[in-house]
Amino acid sequence: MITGGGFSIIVRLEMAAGTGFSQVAAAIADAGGDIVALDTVHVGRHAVLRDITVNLRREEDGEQVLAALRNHPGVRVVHVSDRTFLVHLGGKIEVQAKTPVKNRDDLSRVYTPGVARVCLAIRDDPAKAFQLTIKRNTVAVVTDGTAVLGLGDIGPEAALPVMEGKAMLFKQFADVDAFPICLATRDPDEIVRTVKAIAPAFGGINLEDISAPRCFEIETRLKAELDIPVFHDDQHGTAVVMLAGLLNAVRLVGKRLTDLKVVVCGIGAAGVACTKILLAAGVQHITGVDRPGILHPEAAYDNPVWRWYAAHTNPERRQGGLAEALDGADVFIGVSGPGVLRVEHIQRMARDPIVFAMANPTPEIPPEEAEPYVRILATGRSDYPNQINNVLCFPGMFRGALDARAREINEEMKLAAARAIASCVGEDELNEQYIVPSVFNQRVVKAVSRAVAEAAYQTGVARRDAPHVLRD
Ligand SMILES: NC(=O)C1=CN([C@@H]2O[C@H](COP(=O)(O)OP(=O)(O)OC[C@H]3O[C@@H](n4cnc5c(N)ncnc54)[C@H](O)[C@@H]3O)[C@@H](O)[C@H]2O)C=CC1
Ligand SMILES: CC(=O)C(=O)O
Ligand SMILES: [Mg+2]
Repeated sequence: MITGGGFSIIVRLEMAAGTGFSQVAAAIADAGGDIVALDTVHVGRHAVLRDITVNLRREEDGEQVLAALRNHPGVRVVHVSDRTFLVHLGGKIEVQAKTPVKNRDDLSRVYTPGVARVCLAIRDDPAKAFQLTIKRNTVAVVTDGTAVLGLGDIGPEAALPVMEGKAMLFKQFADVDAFPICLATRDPDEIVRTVKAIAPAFGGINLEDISAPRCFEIETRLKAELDIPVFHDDQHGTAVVMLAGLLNAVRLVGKRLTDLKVVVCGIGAAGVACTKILLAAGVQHITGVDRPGILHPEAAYDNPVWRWYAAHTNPERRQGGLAEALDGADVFIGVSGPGVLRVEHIQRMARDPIVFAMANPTPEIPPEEAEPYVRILATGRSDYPNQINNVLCFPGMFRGALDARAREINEEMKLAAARAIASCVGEDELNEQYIVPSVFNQRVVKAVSRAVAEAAYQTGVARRDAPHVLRD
């Protein structure tokens, strides 16, 4: 069951003359609906046609509301639409021209014959593609549909709404033109070959929702073979935002990163990257848990990344499951799936538990259940406080990398982004319900892109001469 996420329906009702609206509204409220808008579509002598927009907490409340309306005397349900599906009709993005083509003169400039001179200029100096084409501001959002949110392997077509959503966010928050690419292959060789083949049109590659461990190999190979940034968002975007949240959370609870005991649950794309950035930030005590239990150096894993993981974590050589891992832990980082964490687990943690239950769309524990037992709670969702979601990172990360024309996104750029996100929460604003800035905080993209570009210049991966992006 997926709860929240803006369940909202528009119900078209035909109400016989004399049917009281307040009784209808009461029936909707009793069934769990919340009326947020009302339109009168047509008034006739015998009936009134109305569109009623109803917000719902859970998907199944919709059925209750409709049943109540269908049983209501004098009411006929004419039509029902789901607002979330309505917003997806025909897709969520489109391509727009920057200049209109109004006459033959325009035509001969934007297209043949004028365009040919531009083509030849790029042939003579391929770097000109950054000046004369969409390349400098365009990112490919590439998936194979194998690890879509926490929904798993749902295939490339089903992944497209998420990729379109990422493209919308790139544009709205950072004015980056992103294009969704859903590949009908899960073979790492073929994915690498395909992404390399389409790379000329793009200034960066954002890999998305590709399952572990293939995602590690695919990203490593593409980074080595392409001269534009390749960034697996589920790994590094998530890790950057998680670290930003943790930097602020430890300020609140008065603990130091170096003393923390952290448990990471779900050692896939996000879990491995969260662990690596925590190690880079100075956290020394990390224990990883996946389906087989605590990852342990003496166990034999087929997954090479788990072998690496077990060798570099679990300093106390703990064995067992999540409960044993969480004994005395300060922090739980969940990037696994729904329902993995229970209250009894949290009760085993040290004082002031910090719980980041980041699985989407359903977190590792329902926030209402966890809240009484934790000091700080964060989820990946938009409908609870403390949204630790990679959307706080990827727009600004690519804005900064594209502005600096960085050839890659390196560790320094990621750490700089995490610190920049954390810094958007002021000392006077910081509290248990506000450890990361809102996605809509306009300072975030600016702070992140600037920090990322600065780090790109400092580490020598920027290719643009004038560091004008660093000036306000
Ligand atoms: N809030 C955010 O910004 C982000 C959240 N996520 C969420 O994190 C989760 C994992 O995403 P990825 O790392 O991309 O997927 P992935 O498929 O690479 O890794 C998931 C890992 O979790 C493990 N796992 C699943 N159920 C488990 C259970 N019951 N107990 C222990 N381990 C379990 C799997 O075995 C796998 O190793 C998803 O729910 C995703 O939506 C991922 C990226 C960003
Ligand atoms: C947020 C995101 O990228 C995910 O859940 O996969
Ligand atoms: Mg993702």
